[in-house]
Amino acid sequence: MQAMDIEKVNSMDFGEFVDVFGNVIERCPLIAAAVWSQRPFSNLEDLEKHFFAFIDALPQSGQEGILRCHPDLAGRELQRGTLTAESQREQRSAGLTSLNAEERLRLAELNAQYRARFGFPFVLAARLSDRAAVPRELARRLHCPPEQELRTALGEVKKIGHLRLADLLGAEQT
Ligand SMILES: NC(=O)N[C@H]1NC(=O)NC1=O
Repeated sequence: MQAMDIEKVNSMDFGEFVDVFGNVIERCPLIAAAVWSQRPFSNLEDLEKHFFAFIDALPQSGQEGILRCHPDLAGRELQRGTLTAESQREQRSAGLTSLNAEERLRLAELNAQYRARFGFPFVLAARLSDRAAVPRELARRLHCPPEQELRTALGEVKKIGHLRLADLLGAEQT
């Protein structure tokens, strides 16, 4: 999609805004719907701040719900081709679409252990990682205390959202 400036964002009606920003947080268009009411935005950082403030204000059940909207990394949805376009691109950029059978099995086992321990899927900004680092990080985070892990996982959701917003607004990705 063509990059856009903040004036264009501020001029969007509700439907257009949710169409464009509905997947900044994976499969949580409700967040974009709520953020639309906060316009006008002064810049990308301001827009992003509203997405993140919504997440931070949720009760723990809502924050865990956001994590549960994420597909597993290298999981069934990738095999079936049912990922969102953004997730597909992110997983491909980390090399997760070209794992061999052994690597896929190892990740599937770790994903299952993680989900059994914490009750939500393992979430990591795949574009900032690679096929060797993902299982390493998963194995490490498996042993973290649950409250710390919830915070870490939400931090990853924000990194993913930051990169998706930066793509949409054509900003430098910092
Ligand atoms: N499980 C998980 O982290 N999924 C997400 N990560 C990412 O970069 N894109 C996703 O869909």
